[in-house]
Amino acid sequence: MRTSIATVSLSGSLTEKLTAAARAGFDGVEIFENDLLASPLTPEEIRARCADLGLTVDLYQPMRDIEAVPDDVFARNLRRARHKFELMGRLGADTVLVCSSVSPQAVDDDALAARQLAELAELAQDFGIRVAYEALAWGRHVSTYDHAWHIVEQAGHPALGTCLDSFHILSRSSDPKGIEDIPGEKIFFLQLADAPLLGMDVLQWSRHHRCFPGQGGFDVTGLVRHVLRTGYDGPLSLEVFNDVFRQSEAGPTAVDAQRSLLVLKESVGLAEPPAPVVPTGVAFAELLTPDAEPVAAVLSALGFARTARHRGKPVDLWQQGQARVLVNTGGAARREGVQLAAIGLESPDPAAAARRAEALLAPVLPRRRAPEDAPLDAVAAPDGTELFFCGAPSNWRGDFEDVPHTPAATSVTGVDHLALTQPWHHFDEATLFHRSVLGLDPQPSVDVADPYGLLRSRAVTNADGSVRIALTVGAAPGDDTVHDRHIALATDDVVTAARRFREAGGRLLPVPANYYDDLAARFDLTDGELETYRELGILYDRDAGGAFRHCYTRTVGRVFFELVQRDDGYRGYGAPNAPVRLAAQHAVRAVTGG
Ligand SMILES: O=C(O)c1ccc(O)c(O)c1
Ligand SMILES: [Mg+2]
Repeated sequence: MRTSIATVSLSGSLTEKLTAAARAGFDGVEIFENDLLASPLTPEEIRARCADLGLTVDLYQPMRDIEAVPDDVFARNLRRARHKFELMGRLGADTVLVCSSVSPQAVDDDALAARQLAELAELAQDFGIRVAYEALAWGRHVSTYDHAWHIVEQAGHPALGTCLDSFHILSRSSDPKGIEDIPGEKIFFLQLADAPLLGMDVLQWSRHHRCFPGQGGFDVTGLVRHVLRTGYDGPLSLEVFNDVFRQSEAGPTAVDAQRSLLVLKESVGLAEPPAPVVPTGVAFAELLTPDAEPVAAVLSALGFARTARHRGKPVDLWQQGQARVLVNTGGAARREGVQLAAIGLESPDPAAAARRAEALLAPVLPRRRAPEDAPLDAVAAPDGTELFFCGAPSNWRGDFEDVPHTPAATSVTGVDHLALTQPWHHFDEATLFHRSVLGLDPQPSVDVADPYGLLRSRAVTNADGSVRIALTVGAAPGDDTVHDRHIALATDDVVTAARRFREAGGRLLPVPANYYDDLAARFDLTDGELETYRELGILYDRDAGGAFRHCYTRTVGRVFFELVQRDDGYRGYGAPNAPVRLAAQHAVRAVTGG
């Protein structure tokens, strides 16, 4: 099935939008009138540009406030329409979208609406144009898809059909099953958008918060299934009004959009990319740093031992229990200091995992980073983090030569989770990527107050919790508070682990006394427990499944570590404690300037 995208979904000039859409593999575009009005190109030049890029102009839109008006007003509307039909001829567009009227002049009279739309369609037909009538969720008298369809049916004109838009249908909680009552050939166009489930004015919701299918809370897949049962064979077209996408680079947004359609097609049986291969564990986390020393100091205080060195590169393997951290001082280390730049995921079938990632448009990285390396399948996540799919440890461990070491302490058993902060405009994209490409399940999104902003955080996990990735983003482009990433290490005894760390010269993040007063009020902790937590800066949370105890190291560069003692049944990540942790990190930064 052909794919299309509305120019309003992408940022930039019309030329930039068209280029991005074509590069991301779309077959066509919906041209938004504003994009055309603001373009220095003539309609003929836009048509030629689209043709050069291999794009068809699938829709011109929107035409507003046409129907159900007094005759004199309608005469003027027809005059306006004639101009637009002439323009569409020059542009090479053969379908126009007419949104249901929001005009105070419109009357609640379906027969009049039908008669005038038929008249409009008659004029359109002379130009070889079809009219697709769409119910805006906030239309004055027509706000549901079935109402719009009944008017189209009543009009009975061959050049008049309906346009279905998943946002308008699902935001009004209309039952999409009724779509199957519309003959497929009368559905002239299908626009797809998802949105988070928000309780707000529907116009504002639509104009600011739409997102690509799979990124919000609507069952877009279910709706598309109903549409396909009608025999509809027009394009699947994305029409997404979104404040973030309007500000982000068009190229990556278009790829994100195309990925969402690929996943949607897969879910309705229109595409069969290689099946997801869910990772079964974290093989390693890789830190890039210009200088190994500060990282080595923290790792050894945490009880890690430097167990091996890469045979060909300045990369050390630090290990404790099943937790492995690679410390890379090679040329790739960027100026920002220590960074969590790559992760290794244990995979039952690394090649198949990489094939799925590639089919879902993740950039595939060279299998060998150096000629002497064992080949490893790797792709880049949207934020640039390198993801290595590791099979048996022998696949990558052989690149490392053991070095003599005293055995590690045993406080840490493995990795509890990795917290990968995202660039501010990547949140929806990151969730969709980790869900669709890696096959991880997104958990509910939580808002976390930071002293200088508000963060959104959403974990993606595999079924047994052996892979947990927390994706976090600041609320605004300028919010620089959350670029630090962290590695959360699992321990069976956070008190002992924290003590050992401190005794070995490690510095824990100090937590204010007020926090512990509140903890005493909220939880019935045993004697001495609270004092121990207070002394070490251990934070505490509890849910129906059990308790969560955790503390943090000071930050080195852009990375810090968390020690986590998680009861088996506890599902979360200590989100209620995050504001205190963030404030404490700001306080340290204010003193150290780091
Ligand atoms: O927000 C709007 O006005 C608008 C315009 C055209 C559409 O197709 C739509 O779904 C919404
Ligand atoms: Mg629409």
